[in-house]
Amino acid sequence: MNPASLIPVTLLTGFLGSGKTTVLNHLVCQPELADALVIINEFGDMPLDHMLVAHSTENLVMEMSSGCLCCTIRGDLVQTLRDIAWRFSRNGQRQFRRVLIETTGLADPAPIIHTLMTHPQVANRYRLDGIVTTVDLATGNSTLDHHPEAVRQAAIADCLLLTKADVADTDQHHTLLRRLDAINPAAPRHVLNHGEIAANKVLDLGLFSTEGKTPDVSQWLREEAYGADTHRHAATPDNQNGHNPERHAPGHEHHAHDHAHDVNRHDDHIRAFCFTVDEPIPEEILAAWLEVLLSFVGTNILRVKGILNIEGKNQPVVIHGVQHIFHPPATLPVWPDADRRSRLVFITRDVNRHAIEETFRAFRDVLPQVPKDMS
Ligand SMILES: Nc1nc2c(ncn2[C@@H]2O[C@H](COP(=O)(O)OP(=O)(O)OP(=O)(O)O)[C@@H](O)[C@H]2O)c(=O)[nH]1
Repeated sequence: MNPASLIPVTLLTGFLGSGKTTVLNHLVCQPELADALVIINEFGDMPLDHMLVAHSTENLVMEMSSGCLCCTIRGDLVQTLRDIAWRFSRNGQRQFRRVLIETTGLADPAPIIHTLMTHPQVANRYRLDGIVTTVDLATGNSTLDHHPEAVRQAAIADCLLLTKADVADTDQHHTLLRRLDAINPAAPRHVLNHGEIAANKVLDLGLFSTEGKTPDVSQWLREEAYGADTHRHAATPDNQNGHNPERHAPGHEHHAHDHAHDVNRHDDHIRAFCFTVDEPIPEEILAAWLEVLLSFVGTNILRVKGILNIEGKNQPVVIHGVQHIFHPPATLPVWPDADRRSRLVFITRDVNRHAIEETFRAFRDVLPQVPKDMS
């Protein structure tokens, strides 16, 4: 199936009170989202968020979940996405071209992502375009200290929105940026005031676009951000009032690992790195390695993206996984540049680069010895 023909879904996540609805309010007023279906997923008995969304169009769906958080969210979402084309069609025409889902701040977004990527009735119509995570600059440090789900929300993001710049002090701001350097070095960051963000900054974050543009692999992979001693650039303020710490502390540099590692801090368990393989990889070695890796440590592999040089193929294959679930691999028409190495970027919990390298090496060195009919 051509991924570009699927309806893109943007997931807006972030911890409780981190500013998701405020962001959503700004987004839905912009022309880029005029034909978006907005789904708000709330948990509990008091549906409040939708009342806060100044959404004038009829394309707003309110979901209420109660019971087991992750199971009900998944079930409700499948039903909504499956039925929605009918509910929102007129004269046989679908009324929306993209979907924006605001998740409850309590939830680990992974089950929703898995549903999008794997449920047969969903995955054949929709594709995950991007995960956008709000992080509160004023309270984010303490949230990351106390809530592992907040660390996961930040780690799996394709784009980080740093909210409430007006009430955060410079120290809080810097500390949070340093922590995000380690948790998710590659996701673009935008500093927001009262949720103001241009829609084009949070849309089309995936590799494929509905307009059929050539996939921009380097923008998507951003492997350069995963160096061992990453120096992270500053977040960009998104409006004139945006609070940019670089303006307040010129010359200040923040380093990915300049704090003492503390095993009790949730984010000190998170690793972000790029793994490269120079030679083309035999397909069966790749498949066996990934299968074993994912079955043993899949839940600790929060995010993987990669461009692969598969032995015997002229075209690159891209893979994209969230925890142990992978999108079907996609073949790109051409290599984006002269670099033919396989490159995989990982964001993991308690799995380091060494473990990834060693397991790959073990498979590469051992598997070819196994006669084909035994493997
Ligand atoms: N000072 C300030 N307050 C903000 C900003 N952005 C959001 N808020 C306030 O923060 C509170 C929480 O914002 P919401 O947008 O409701 O956050 P949420 O993540 O949707 O919250 P939940 O749905 O409860 O998880 C609201 O009172 C907002 O007005 C900001 O940039 N500055």
